[in-house]
Amino acid sequence: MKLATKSKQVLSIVGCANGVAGRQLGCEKAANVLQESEMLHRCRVPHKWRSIVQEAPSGRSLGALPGVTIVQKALAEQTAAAVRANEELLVLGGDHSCAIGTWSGVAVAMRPVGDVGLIWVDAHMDAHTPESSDTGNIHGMPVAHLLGQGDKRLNRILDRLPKILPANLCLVGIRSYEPPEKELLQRMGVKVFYMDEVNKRGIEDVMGEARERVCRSTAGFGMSIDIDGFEVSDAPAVGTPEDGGIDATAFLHALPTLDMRNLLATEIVEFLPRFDDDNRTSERLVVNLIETIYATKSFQLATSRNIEDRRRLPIDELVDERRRASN
Ligand SMILES: NC(=[NH2+])NCCC[C@H](N)C(=O)O
Repeated sequence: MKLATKSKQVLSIVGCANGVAGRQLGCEKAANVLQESEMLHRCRVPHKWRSIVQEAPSGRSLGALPGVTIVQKALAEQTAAAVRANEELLVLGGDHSCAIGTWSGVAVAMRPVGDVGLIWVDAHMDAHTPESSDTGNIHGMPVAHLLGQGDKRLNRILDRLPKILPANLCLVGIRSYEPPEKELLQRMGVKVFYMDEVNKRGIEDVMGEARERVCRSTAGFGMSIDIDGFEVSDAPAVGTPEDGGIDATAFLHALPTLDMRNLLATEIVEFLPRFDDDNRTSERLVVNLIETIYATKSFQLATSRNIEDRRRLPIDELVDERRRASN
């Protein structure tokens, strides 16, 4: 039966070995650590590595900008090619500046079909421009650049248009930001689910609303998951930890309640392997996220195809046959 083969798509992983845009170096090691990870090898979701994009360091803080531009363009070309080839795409960072490349590529490849929605799970807003940032660290700036703000080298990758429209973006888990970031997002009308709202409503309810919002007028949605969005004890291996995060177990339980059938790509970032504990808690979380997201998606696709197949009438088969014959 065709539904069995179709739902067994192999996950195509693009690594981004970037770290100079972070506060601490080390995220550039994550892609290689994950490629060698026994836990990932044993993961139930069939996967292959498409490529690992290498860093081009040009300096630290804002000095990293020329290098980040080169690396993010290379990453965007990879993600655009994967989307055009209809691959099931997962990007493993890297510091969060890789979101600029990931979603520029996805958005440009999707232009003929429609806009892309994005759920941004994070402790931080990452909505600085080079002018507003105190640290100059570009991992604190991807949201602003995807919205078309900030430096032209970073917001005109592959084309000159903004990559994500404000109405198609939701931030979840936020608890650390500077005033200019909040002002920018408010001015542009981006929906932010702060951590206190997550605590009040529960992550399942919030993710459900976020999923609904980013799919209202888009051709599909993506998720950019910064593991510092989670409780520090669930993801200790990060460079900018913030207390009071999302309970990772509750998040993993919420995922299967979301309609994932139009998930276009996922990105998991800011894993800094040298800070992981002896149990490899953070590495385990990354693998659990991958497994849960893609097992959910393929299950949902298989069951809805099954239902559609059962609804099909003999007349539909006839129409299909005629169409094939006339081509
Ligand atoms: N992707 C991250 N971990 N971002 C943290 C950003 C922290 C701070 N707001 C800054 O701009 O420097």
